[in-house]
Amino acid sequence: MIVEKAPAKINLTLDVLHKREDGYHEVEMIMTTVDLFDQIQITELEENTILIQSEKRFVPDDYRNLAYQAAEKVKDKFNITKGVQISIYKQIPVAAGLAGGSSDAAAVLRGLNQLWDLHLSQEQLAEMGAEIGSDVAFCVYGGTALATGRGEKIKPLPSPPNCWVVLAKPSIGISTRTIYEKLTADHMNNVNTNDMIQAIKDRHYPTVCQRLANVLEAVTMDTHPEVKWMKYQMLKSGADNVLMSGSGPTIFGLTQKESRAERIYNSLRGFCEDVYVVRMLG
Ligand SMILES: C[C@@](CO)(OP(=O)(O)O)[C@H](O)COP(=O)(O)OP(=O)(O)OC[C@H]1O[C@@H](n2ccc(N)nc2=O)[C@H](O)[C@@H]1O
Ligand SMILES: Nc1ncnc2c1ncn2[C@@H]1O[C@H](COP(=O)(O)OP(=O)(O)O)[C@@H](O)[C@H]1O
Repeated sequence: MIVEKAPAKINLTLDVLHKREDGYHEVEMIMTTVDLFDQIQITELEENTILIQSEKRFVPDDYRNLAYQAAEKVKDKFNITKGVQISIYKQIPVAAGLAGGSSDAAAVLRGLNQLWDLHLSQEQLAEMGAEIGSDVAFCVYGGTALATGRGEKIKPLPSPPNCWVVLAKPSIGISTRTIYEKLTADHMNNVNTNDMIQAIKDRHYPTVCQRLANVLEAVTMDTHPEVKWMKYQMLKSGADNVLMSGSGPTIFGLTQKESRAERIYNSLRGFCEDVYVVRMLG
């Protein structure tokens, strides 16, 4: 049996440059993984099938699961007639802007590479991942990276400065597609990505906080005022800055003090079920 960890990601920046002919949006975003994980267990089966097991509601147990799609891709590409059972122990909230499904798919790609001795490079795994979803390539690498194209072109970056990250997910569902559809030209090209890259390279925490920016945030907040309210609460309880991750609805706040992270956690816990204190993974 192979066991893989699938970490969540947050977007430190997310800019949209323009809408493309193929319907996707050209993006420029800095993502980093945090220590909130799903666990993936992969067991080989003699029968030519893919079984998905997850005890969590809202997680599909068939071809709609991104982990299933990852296994199918590997099997098809290498004509593998053995099967797999994939058990997903979910910690990452679903449809949250934290790339839980994409990270599960990336973990399956890494796991099957090992199980079936395929000797695929990270680049090859990322290329296969990009065919499953825009965020999967990043999840293959993890760490901190600049993602461009529709999100699948990855350039690794150094670790951001040490800090605590408090995540809070309002209990609403967001469709990534709908948020991208509501985006207008006014929202686009509004992020100083280069300054954030420099702040990360300099490990300069105040500038990292100052440069947190996501053009999808205003769109999601317009349709879901709960997200705006939660951001206000997190700022009020002492985070140095707060931003929505991806298309939302999860927001995250940064602080360098553990005691302050605990204070933020405690003050949000009363009205939000999904609150986590985590660290960036690098
Ligand atoms: C917004 C982001 C930011 O990291 O993440 P999440 O909020 O999903 O975590 C990503 O761009 C989401 O990536 P992912 O969720 O993998 O997207 P996909 O499955 O490829 O696409 C879902 C839908 O989003 C829209 N989409 C996605 C990526 C992109 N660059 N342009 C788009 O317009 C398309 O309408 C697409 O049909
Ligand atoms: N392994 C998986 N884990 C969670 N959701 C999944 C998975 N595979 C497919 N999905 C579907 O993808 C949707 C988005 O899930 P997720 O990846 O958690 O969110 P996001 O794209 O916002 O980061 C869910 O609504 C769910 O139906």
